[in-house]
Amino acid sequence: MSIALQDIRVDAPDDPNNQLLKDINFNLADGSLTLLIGHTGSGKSTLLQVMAGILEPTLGMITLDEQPLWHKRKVNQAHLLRLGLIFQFPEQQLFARSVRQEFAYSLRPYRLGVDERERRIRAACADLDPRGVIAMDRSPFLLSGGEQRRLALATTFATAPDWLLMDEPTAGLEAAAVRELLRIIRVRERGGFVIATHDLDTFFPLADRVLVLDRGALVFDGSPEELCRAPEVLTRAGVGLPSCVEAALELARYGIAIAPDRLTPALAAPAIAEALRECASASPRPAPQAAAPSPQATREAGVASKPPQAAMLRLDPRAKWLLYLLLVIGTMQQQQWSGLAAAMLLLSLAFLGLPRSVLRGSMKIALPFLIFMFISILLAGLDWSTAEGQFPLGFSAERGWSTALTLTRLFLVLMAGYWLAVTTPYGQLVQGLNWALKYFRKVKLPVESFSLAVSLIFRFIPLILREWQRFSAIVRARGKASIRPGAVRSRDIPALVVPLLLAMFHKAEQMTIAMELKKIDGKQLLLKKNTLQWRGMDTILVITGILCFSLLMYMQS
Ligand SMILES: Nc1ncnc2c1ncn2[C@@H]1O[C@H](COP(=O)(O)OP(=O)(O)OP(=O)(O)O)[C@@H](O)[C@H]1O
Repeated sequence: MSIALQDIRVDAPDDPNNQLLKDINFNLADGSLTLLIGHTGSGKSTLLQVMAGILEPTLGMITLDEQPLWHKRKVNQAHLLRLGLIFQFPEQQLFARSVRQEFAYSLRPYRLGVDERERRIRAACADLDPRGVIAMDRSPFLLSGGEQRRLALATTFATAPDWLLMDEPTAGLEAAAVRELLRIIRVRERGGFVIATHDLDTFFPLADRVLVLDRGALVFDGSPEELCRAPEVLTRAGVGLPSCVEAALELARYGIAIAPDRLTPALAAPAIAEALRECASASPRPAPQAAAPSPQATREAGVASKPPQAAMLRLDPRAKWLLYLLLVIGTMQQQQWSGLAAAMLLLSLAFLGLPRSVLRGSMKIALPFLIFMFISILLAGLDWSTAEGQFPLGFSAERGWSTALTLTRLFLVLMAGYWLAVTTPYGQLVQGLNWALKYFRKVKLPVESFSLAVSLIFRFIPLILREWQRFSAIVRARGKASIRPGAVRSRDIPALVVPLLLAMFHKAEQMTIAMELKKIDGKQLLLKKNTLQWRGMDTILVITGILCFSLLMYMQS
């Protein structure tokens, strides 16, 4: 099955002026192995997700065997079943109680008969677990890290995709495991590979073709040998040189000329021996010459300019903390719907102009809370009448309204907290908090522990949203659902929530260890250095906040 990308463009969800991929065009022939290389953040993972049907391109078309992958904002499911995407650290996607259930989840969309399913599982295990240590009824969480990665790879291999798209498959692997992975790739009889990697030495000898990305644009498309003969492409794109090119450059400084496209030691050794023989019969060895420019230096010179930030992000966090506190206190004072409506209006104004992704994120928090509110109001208002001759079930509007009023207040406070967290980078949030609490410390209140707890909570909110996006992309790739981008089916929830919780526990553990190492225990502030800058806009924001607060206080009196 051939795959073709025509004029693909992908814009960042929160900023149409930030193009993550621009004008990408290429065709991949059936059964080929293509490498995707580029500096960190050049768009390799984004391109893989576009090819896998996880991310819809803003412009352009992807076709598989000349049939479009997307149709009316949904992916063609028949195509989806023929694509397999393996994310970085695939072992993090495991969620089921047994190895068999992991296979069952990955194979479910294929609706295979029992025999065919068993045959595929056996074939994948024979490739990835030749010594048979991964028993079907074992918990995936009791396997070692290496075994977990093999299992995760095996669950995708079992789906027998025509195209296997792999994101950094050697990341975090020891040398023996890398050799094992190469063996597995070599023995795979059918289907093509697209591998995003920084590990040029490992994959160059295997690759038919290399695509180089630089800040979202395709800057090279050719064979590994051609790329080694044009190393300036790699240097310009901020990619490290493969060892064969570095060795050729170093040898050239000593007057020993070998072609830079000898991709393996077995190819390089005879070329070096031949060059040495030629040198021996020629003039004395010249002094080493100046080294080629460092790829790192070139890369630093070419760093992309930062995308413009929303105005809200540039405001001083002290002003935002003050606005937040005024809005929360004002909201909590409201006893009437009119006051709450005014608070809601003011809060909505604060959300104006924020990126669409932030607004979508707020819906993810707001919707479950609104459902919780609805159920709570229903339960609070339920009236069990025991009077004879009357229908026994009624609804007390008074109790329902009173609960609705209390919960609406809480809802507004929650959304105000979300607004503060998404408009303020973590470091600034802590600095702003430290500044606010400085005055309370003078009256000997235990403010440090409070500062630590609040700043950690705010640190976790964006982290949870980011991890949610990552794991929802993984379940979309495994679940093969033809649904609109961003949606998750209820049947995929366990496959999303279990790895998400594990990842969050892991992050919390890492954070605790880091804090212990830095001896942060609530007795000292998280950030001592103050880099805050108060501007005219911040004064205007605070004055606006005081006016809004006065309005809210006036309405509740
Ligand atoms: N949802 C998003 N919203 C905004 N920017 C994004 C989003 N996803 C990715 N990006 C940005 O797009 C760019 C490309 O990211 P991508 O993960 O594709 O890079 P990469 O080449 O795979 O990097 P690495 O080698 O570090 O894995 C990065 O600058 C990243 O910050």
